[in-house]
Amino acid sequence: MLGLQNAGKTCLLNVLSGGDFTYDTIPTIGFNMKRVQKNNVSIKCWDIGGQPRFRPMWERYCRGVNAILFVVDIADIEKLQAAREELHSIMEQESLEGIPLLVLGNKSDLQVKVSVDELIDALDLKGIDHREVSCYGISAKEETNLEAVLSWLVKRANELQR
Ligand SMILES: Nc1nc2c(ncn2[C@@H]2O[C@H](COP(=O)(O)OP(=O)(O)OP(=O)(O)O)[C@@H](O)[C@H]2O)c(=O)[nH]1
Ligand SMILES: [Mg+2]
Repeated sequence: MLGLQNAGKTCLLNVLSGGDFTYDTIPTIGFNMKRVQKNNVSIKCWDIGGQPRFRPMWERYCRGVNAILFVVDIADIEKLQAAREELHSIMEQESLEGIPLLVLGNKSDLQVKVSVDELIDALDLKGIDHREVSCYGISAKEETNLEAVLSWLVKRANELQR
């Protein structure tokens, strides 16, 4: 799970793993790991700090994973450009070639935000090739569309077992 600082990665992972949403999270220092359970599947998720000083670690944490989730704050329109640059730079790493990517536009509960289509354009998702790319709008706070995220994850987890 990657994305700029304040995108909502830690909140999302807390909610996905059965915890409550909290407003007053502190920025992640390094990373944090939690298990997400769905039916009989248990998925190990790493949530990596998004501050600039942690971004050089992203590639190392992503090597060999089943899937990469890239979380974006869709209400923070000024940071979309930076999100796009970081996303493309990580997707260009040869070690991560072919790993499925799920982009999550988080904070859909807020009033001023970009739509999923606008997010796809702003991040130039069509310019990412050699892998499967999906994009959903979600809210960790209101638990909107999280079932779709879980289903997507379970499908990728099962694919590797085959
Ligand atoms: N309105 C709204 N706020 C959210 C949502 N998800 C997270 N937030 C808020 O966004 C802020 C940052 O959330 P975090 O989960 O700490 O962000 P992060 O991506 O883990 O940040 P780093 O650890 O620094 O990389 C917190 O104040 C959350 O309450 C959401 O779905 N809706
Ligand atoms: Mg965090």
